[in-house]
Parts: sequence; structure tokens; C-alpha cells
Amino acid sequence: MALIACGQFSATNDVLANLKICRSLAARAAAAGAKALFLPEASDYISSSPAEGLTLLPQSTTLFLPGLCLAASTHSLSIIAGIHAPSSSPDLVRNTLVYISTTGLVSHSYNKLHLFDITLPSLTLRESASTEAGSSITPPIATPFGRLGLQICFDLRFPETARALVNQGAEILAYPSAFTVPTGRAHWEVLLRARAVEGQCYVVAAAQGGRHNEKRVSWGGAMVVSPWGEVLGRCKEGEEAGEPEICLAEVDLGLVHRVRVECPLRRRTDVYAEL
Ligand SMILES: O=C(O)CNC(=O)[C@H](CS)NC(=O)CCC(=O)C(=O)O
Repeated sequence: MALIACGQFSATNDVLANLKICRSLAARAAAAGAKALFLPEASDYISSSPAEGLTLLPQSTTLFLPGLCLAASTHSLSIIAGIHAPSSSPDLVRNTLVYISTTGLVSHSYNKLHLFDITLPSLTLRESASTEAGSSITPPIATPFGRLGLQICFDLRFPETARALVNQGAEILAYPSAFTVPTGRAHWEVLLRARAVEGQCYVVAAAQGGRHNEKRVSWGGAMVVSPWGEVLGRCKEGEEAGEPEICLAEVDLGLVHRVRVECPLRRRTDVYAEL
């Protein structure tokens, strides 16, 4: 059994202010006895334009990430955080999830595979205009609290990558996110719980929640879901979201095993392809 913390706040274009919030969440998680802190997608900054994002990127690399690493080693805490990272093009960033071990080193990372390009009546977002998509799945990481699969936000809508990670041994899936308000209200909880029930694994979804700038608001509702689909802890959602917070949950790998034994999901790979 290991206690983990799942964080929520609203990042702005002030990288140092975002770091201060993340460091305070790390202190809270450690004081509560957590072994790991999960932070949202884009914890380093939410910009109001792709051009502004590019100007903030150096501060993410030289200030935000080293600051998080220091927090991890200071508190002997694993930190799993969404950040931006340089890409192969000077005009694009990567949307990355880093795993920082308790010694304060980035040991693993994952680049978001599925980019969020939507055109709703109320909202248009084109992540592909600013972001280079990843090109591989990071195999599950052996951590002190279980084998962890890395995904990011919009990846949540693609059960194939979750299945691939579970087939590779994942016991926990991370979905750090910055869901929009209309899609969050409609889909966030049901998708997270579905991924946990289908994968028979824990799902840990740190989230941006609240207003970032005059154009952008995130739904919030960071949560930890059990392999049986129960919500074990959750942060505020919708209008209520805004203040930095954490929710806590126990990860019991015995429960992952029990659910998989009690309800075996034997696939008909004679009929459809195995992933
Ligand atoms: O670009 C950044 O700085 C941070 N990244 C994001 O906010 C990303 C891309 S715009 N958001 C999502 O993927 C939301 C997905 C979503 O809301 C859904 O699937 O419904």
C-alpha cells in the first residue's frame, strides 16, 4: 500500500508563480505522507498564444523543471508532471510528461501522442499548430507504488494506448490533463472511470482547474479511480475549481490483482487483433 497525491491548480503564463504553487503542493503531499505527487498537463505554463508559449519554454527547461526536481529530492517524493519541452522544430514544443524519482532526477518521459484539435460551436483549439506529436509509447515504469503507464489529457479518448500499456504490465495509468469546460462536463469522469474499469488498474488524473487567462478556463475535477471504478479522491470541478489543492488515495496493488483474478477479461484475439 502506498499513499499518493493528485494535484490541481490553474497555471498561468507566470512560470515562477506556477513553480511556487507546485512546490507548495509537493510540501502538502509530503506532509500527508504521500510517496508520489501527480501534477497536471502543462504545469509549467498555460500561455495565451503559441508565440507566447515559445517565449516561455526556456524558463520551463532552466527554472521550472530543476525546481520540481529539487522539490522531489527535498521531500523524497516521486513527482509526475506535465510540462512543455523543446521539439525538433524551433516553432513547436512537445507536450511531455516527466517522471522525477525521489532522488530528484528525471528518469522517464513521454510525449503526448494524440493532439487536441477541435472545432465546437463554443470553442476552437488547435494543439497541432504549436506542438509536435510524440511517436512512441513509453513502456510502464517500475515505481515504488506500482508499474505506471504515462498518458496525457486527450490521450484519454483513445482506449488503444491504455490497453497497450496494460498489456505491457501497467497497474496505474496517469492522465494529467487540462480539459476544457464543455468537454470536461460531458466526458471527463466517465472516460477516466471507463479506463480504470477496462484496464482493471488505478487511474490518476491530475488536472488544471479554473481560469488561466481571459480566453481559457479548465474544468478541473482531478481524481484517483480504483481498479473497480470507484472514485477514491477528487478535487473541485467546474465553477468551484480554482484554488490549488490535492486529493489523496491509497494504491493497493493487491486490489489490482484481485479484480483481474475475479473478473478475467479474456480477449477473443482469434476474432480481433491483439494490441
Ligand atoms: O497546450 C498547453 O499548454 C496545454 N495543453 C492543453 O491544454 C491540451 C491541448 S490544447 N488540452 C487538451 O488536450 C484538452 C483535451 C480535452 O479537453 C478533451 O479531450 O476534451
